[in-house]
Amino acid sequence: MNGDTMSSTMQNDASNLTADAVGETAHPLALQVRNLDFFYGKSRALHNISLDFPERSVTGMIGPSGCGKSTLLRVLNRMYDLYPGQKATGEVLFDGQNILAAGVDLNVLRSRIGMVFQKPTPFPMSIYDNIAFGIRLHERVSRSEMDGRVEDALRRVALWPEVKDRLQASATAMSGGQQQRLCIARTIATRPEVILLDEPTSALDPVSTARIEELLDELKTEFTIAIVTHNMQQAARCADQVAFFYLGELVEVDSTARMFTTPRESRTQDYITGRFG
Ligand SMILES: Nc1ncnc2c1ncn2[C@@H]1O[C@H](COP(=O)(O)OP(=O)(O)OP(=O)(O)O)[C@@H](O)[C@H]1O
Repeated sequence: MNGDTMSSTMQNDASNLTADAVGETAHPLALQVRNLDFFYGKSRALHNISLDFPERSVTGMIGPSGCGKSTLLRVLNRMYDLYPGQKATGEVLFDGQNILAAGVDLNVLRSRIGMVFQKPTPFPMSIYDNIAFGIRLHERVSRSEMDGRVEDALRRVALWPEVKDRLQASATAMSGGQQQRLCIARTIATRPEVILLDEPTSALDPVSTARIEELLDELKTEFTIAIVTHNMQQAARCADQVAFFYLGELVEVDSTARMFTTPRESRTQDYITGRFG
């Protein structure tokens, strides 16, 4: 079997398993990645990736630096489209539609599939306006409805008690952990279906990290979540299924319990036991 055939066989095995990877009952699929290749210019960063993201569950994406985790995340809401020379081929099915196809409304797509980055990125404006800004981009809402939406988003990330008396204060004066929760609030305020998180706690202290992890547990009752993390314990704590990437390939995907106890591939075993990466 040549390398390509072998890797595509492994990926087919992997994608067959995802239907039951998040529990005994199969979840419907929010996103289906099919035969995805990704190129930075001529350099191929992702190789024939097929991966399902079950609805209302957390998919953890792990693997050593440079294996393509962030690249895949940036494909899922077409963030790469902002950069010339970057190209994805294959399919990403969302609600039956291939979001890689021409003619997809990227503003609508990014409101349905929101993204939170590694470093908190609050806008240089008030706490209130950080939340209201995204809502105003997509909807016309009255002042009182906006007040309710802002409060609701801040409550859901457990920030409301901390900021309710200073909504007009600058968001940039908040702590790093508060800023990251604000960024999550900003993302959920536009009512997306999927939330993509790229190492959302790597710049945070352990207490703020624990709060974000607790928050993910609540958010997954309503949203589909994909999280890139370098932290194996975090993947074990937060994810329902885990996908392991290596050199641009999806090596395997399975339920978190099986992935961390009985991975099928020796490369996965070596990575999760800290032998490389
Ligand atoms: N803008 C870019 N231009 C060219 N190559 C890039 C670019 N961004 C990433 N790459 C390459 O694509 C590959 C995958 O990178 P990516 O950032 O997706 O990996 P990663 O697994 O998220 O890494 P890390 O864990 O370090 O964030 C790497 O070889 C990287 O060097």
